[in-house]
Amino acid sequence: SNHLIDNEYKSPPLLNTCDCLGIIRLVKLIWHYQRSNVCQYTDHLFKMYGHTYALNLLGKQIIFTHNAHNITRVLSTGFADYFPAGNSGTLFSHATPHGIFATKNLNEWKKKRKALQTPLANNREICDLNILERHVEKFLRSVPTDQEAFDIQAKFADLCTDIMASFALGVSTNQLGSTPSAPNKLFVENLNYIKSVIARSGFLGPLHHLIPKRRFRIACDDARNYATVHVNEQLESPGNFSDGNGAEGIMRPSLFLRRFDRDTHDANKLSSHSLSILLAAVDSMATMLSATFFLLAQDERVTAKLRATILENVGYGQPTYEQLQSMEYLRFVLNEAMRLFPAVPFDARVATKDTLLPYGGSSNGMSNVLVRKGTLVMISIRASHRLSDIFSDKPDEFYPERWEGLQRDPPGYLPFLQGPRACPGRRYAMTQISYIVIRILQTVSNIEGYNRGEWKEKFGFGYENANGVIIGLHRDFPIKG
Ligand code: HEM
Repeated sequence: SNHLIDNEYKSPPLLNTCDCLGIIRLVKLIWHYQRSNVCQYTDHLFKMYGHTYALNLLGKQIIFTHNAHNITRVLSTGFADYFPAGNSGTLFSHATPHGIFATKNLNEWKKKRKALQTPLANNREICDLNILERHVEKFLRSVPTDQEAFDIQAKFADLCTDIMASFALGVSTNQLGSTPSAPNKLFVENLNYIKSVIARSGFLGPLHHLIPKRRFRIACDDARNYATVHVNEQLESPGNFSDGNGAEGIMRPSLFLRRFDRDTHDANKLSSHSLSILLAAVDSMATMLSATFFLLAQDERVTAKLRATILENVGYGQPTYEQLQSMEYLRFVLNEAMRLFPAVPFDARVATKDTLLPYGGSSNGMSNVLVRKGTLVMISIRASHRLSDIFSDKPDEFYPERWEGLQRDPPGYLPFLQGPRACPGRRYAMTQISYIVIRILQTVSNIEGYNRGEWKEKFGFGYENANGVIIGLHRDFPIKG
């Protein structure tokens, strides 16, 4: 903050002085987007122009930054000066009218965030490992384990959908079962369609109005109806649930819904909250798992070491909650996967008033930057995760041991974001994912990687590999059950 007060402000390098409308820059960005090359392109611009630069696009100024002080300013210390960018709030209001993503201002967001506090607060209680075990067993039975190549990314999407629907609605969508019912199948198709439209619209900005939204609205209505039916079941029959042996699998009290106060027992509101959790969690968890196995498949040493620590500390049985919190090397591996492939590679905020960023102005990047009201600030989380001054001289390498010398959340490391709007599901996600990785590695002695080449970026609600994550597993220990 001293730096902010002491310094006069200067402009950051403006990339397109001769192309003031930014048409050429926009065409370039679209070109790179279509080639799955946006991250490489924006990283290249950082290398050329420094940690903070500006662009004019269609008359609007956009500031790109990966400077840790600027990021902290936008997300934490200057939080009240910014609001999430774009049209997504409006689109979310069709899918989840009462949910946390359908907010137009800070006060509305604060109320919704508060409503989520209690249901997500007690991590030990909301992580029911016996329910999780049943999903993982289904997963292990549904994938080949004789080295045959398959796309584990698609399977993780199914697994995470089932887990999160159980958590948020009390019913498994049964994507990993042999025949999901027609309503479950339709619900998941609708969710995927809703996510694809919202993600695409985020990139199109104001041009998203050109996309017809009829099918989107129908998908939102259907998804909400499905969620409301299950919320009502939960409200009407507390404690009276089948034990999960029916054709559709698990039907239990939703660990999420049963923690809401009685006076918020309004099925419309609750179904919005449940759907918001499904939208927030499924793709980010699937990205994190996929990135982990993509990297393990290329690194026999890390896989063997991780498996050895798991067998030494947990053996072949179900890990306990305490064990999940204390597996240090596993945490290093997961940190490293999220560092290289964060589920949210960019985050966009709009300045709601004239404000300042501490660094990026003048040619050496050391002066304050004036951020006019309406300016879009794009934080590149992916670029910030690959800075050599924090992550050593080989930041593009997968090397979990680097975390031995790093603090838990080093500056600029923000896979779950930071500040008041950071992910409230972080501990839940880490616990679930740790459990899943342990259970897989207990049964599997070798992971063969069949992907050729790099991770090909595909932006959606997560950060997928457009080529899938093609691996072969070699099982050497039987699955329970
Ligand atoms: C590996 C898994 C996950 C990652 C990497 C992740 C990451 C993130 C990030 C980066 C954000 C901020 C997005 C933004 O504001 O632009 C976010 C928000 C959010 N996440 Fe997660 N998340 C994960 C799992 C979960 C889970 C399991 C839940 C729920 C149980 C959850 C619930 C939420 C909610 C409700 C928000 C919105 C918070 C707000 O706007 O105040 N997330 N997450």
